[in-house]
Amino acid sequence: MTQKVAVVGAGKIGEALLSGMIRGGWSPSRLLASARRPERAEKLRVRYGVECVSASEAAKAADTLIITVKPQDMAGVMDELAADVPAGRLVISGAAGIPTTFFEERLTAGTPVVRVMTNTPALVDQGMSVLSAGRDAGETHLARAEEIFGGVGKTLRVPESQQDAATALSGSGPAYLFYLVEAMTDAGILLGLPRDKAHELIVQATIGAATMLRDSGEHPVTLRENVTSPAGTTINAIRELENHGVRAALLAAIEAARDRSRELASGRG
Ligand SMILES: NC(=O)C1=CN([C@@H]2O[C@H](COP(=O)(O)OP(=O)(O)OC[C@H]3O[C@@H](n4cnc5c(N)ncnc54)[C@H](OP(=O)(O)O)[C@@H]3O)[C@@H](O)[C@H]2O)C=CC1
Ligand SMILES: O=C(O)[C@@H]1CCC=N1
Repeated sequence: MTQKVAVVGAGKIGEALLSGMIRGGWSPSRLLASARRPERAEKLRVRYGVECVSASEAAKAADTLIITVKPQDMAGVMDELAADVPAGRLVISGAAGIPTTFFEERLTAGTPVVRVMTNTPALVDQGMSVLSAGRDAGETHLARAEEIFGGVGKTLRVPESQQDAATALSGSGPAYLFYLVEAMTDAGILLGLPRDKAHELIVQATIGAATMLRDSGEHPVTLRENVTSPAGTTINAIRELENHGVRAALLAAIEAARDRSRELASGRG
């Protein structure tokens, strides 16, 4: 059982993890947070009752150190804390793009590193966290990461070579879905519906469709075909989606996100 967990870079994702662990029954006394701005640290202290310390103090005290700063800030944070991580402690990176070797090169030889790509639905315990072990991380380290990230949603182990693809699909995925909802709401307005009603209709349709995708055991094609009546309304919309290349646009968009994740690995901020 993990003794003390520190989150360095307690922004959106770091806070989602801290709050999720507390919802899941972790005592705030077992958690540490590190933020860059004092006012951010104060907010976390007040909101969750967690102790806020410097990155280097967090590194010294934690059995498990989770680093959730922006990829562009990762080199600076590692310069700040790498020398303070005692041998054998688990380091978990939540950053897009950055490979486990980046950390292994900077930490004491043999330090286990796990790379995790989660997503913002972790805020409502519906996250999708994709985990990969670095060179010196084994079953116990992956299990410890799953204990933490499993508290805020689902977890899946993948080879690290698939992390950039996972980042593009599930890490960024909620943004594409929010974008679709936003565009569909605009369509409702075009058709004369008030914005609040259009929003309510789309949100419930999204929740219903997502629940069916998860629970029905049916393939998405079958679920779509069940909505698409011969000479009905839906097929007219599907023809327009095909005419406008929406499927091809999604393929290109997600490939572009994967490419950006690869660029972040090579330090191109
Ligand atoms: N947002 C998302 O949907 C997802 C993000 N990620 C990954 O999670 C990471 C964080 O992203 P996100 O939460 O969106 O970003 P945020 O900017 O919200 O959080 C990053 C936090 O790191 C803090 N920080 C920066 N430098 C230091 C330091 N030296 N010591 C302590 N804290 C520091 C920042 O402080 P300050 O606020 O004061 O600048 C900020 O609060 C990224 O690597 C991203 O790739 C992964 C999955 C999804
Ligand atoms: O946009 C980003 O870089 C981060 C990583 C995945 C989701 N948000």
